[in-house]
Amino acid sequence: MTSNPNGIATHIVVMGVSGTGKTTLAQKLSERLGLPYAEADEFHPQANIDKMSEGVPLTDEDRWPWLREMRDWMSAQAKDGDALGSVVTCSALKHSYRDLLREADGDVLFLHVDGDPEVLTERVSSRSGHFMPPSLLPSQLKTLEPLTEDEAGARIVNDGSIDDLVERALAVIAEHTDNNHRESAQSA
Ligand SMILES: Nc1ncnc2c1ncn2[C@@H]1O[C@H](COP(=O)(O)OP(=O)(O)OP(=O)(O)O)[C@@H](O)[C@H]1O
Ligand SMILES: O=C(O)[C@H](O)[C@@H](O)[C@H](O)[C@H](O)CO
Repeated sequence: MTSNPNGIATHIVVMGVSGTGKTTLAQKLSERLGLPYAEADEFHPQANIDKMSEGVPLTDEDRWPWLREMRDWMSAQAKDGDALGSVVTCSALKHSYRDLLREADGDVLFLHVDGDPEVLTERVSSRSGHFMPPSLLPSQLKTLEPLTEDEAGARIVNDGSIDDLVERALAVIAEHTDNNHRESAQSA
């Protein structure tokens, strides 16, 4: 379902600010689609985690090496003969960050999970065992550059149940796959 007709891997990048539900959604998509999953937080160097834990927003310089690691992980999945792509959670807040992730081998689709800032603050505040303090949410929202028309992807507002979120995400992925099939058939 997630490979293009020409066998190109599709990477689904679940993006957005902290607390939108990226991890919750990506884990379920990975299960439903049978694709390998990576959480971008696991690719941060300790210095980035320490910085965020202290409530200091990351800079572009902090983020570039981390994004390159993510891109390389995605490319590695595309080279694995059995994997048809991957599911990744990554804030990917800026267009330029997404440009870097798009360098991965394969096709990259972004699902921007969004939500009401008040709800996000509440969810991040009531979550336990996570390094990200709610105080960083305003800077994340300020940095966020929503998807533009030239970017393959869609914005999904996480304002219902998690099951509902998953179904809406699967519909976006199916539409993207269908479009790829159509384009491939036309160019054949
Ligand atoms: N639709 C929903 N209804 C209720 N709670 C939700 C919903 N979606 C997510 N949550 C809860 O909100 C919190 C944040 O979700 P999650 O950790 O998936 O976000 P995230 O975007 O991965 O955050 P971060 O980028 O900071 O890691 C979690 O406690 C999760 O269980
Ligand atoms: O780009 C960033 O500032 C970081 O990736 C953050 O987004 C956090 O890592 C994430 O939100 C916590 O899970």
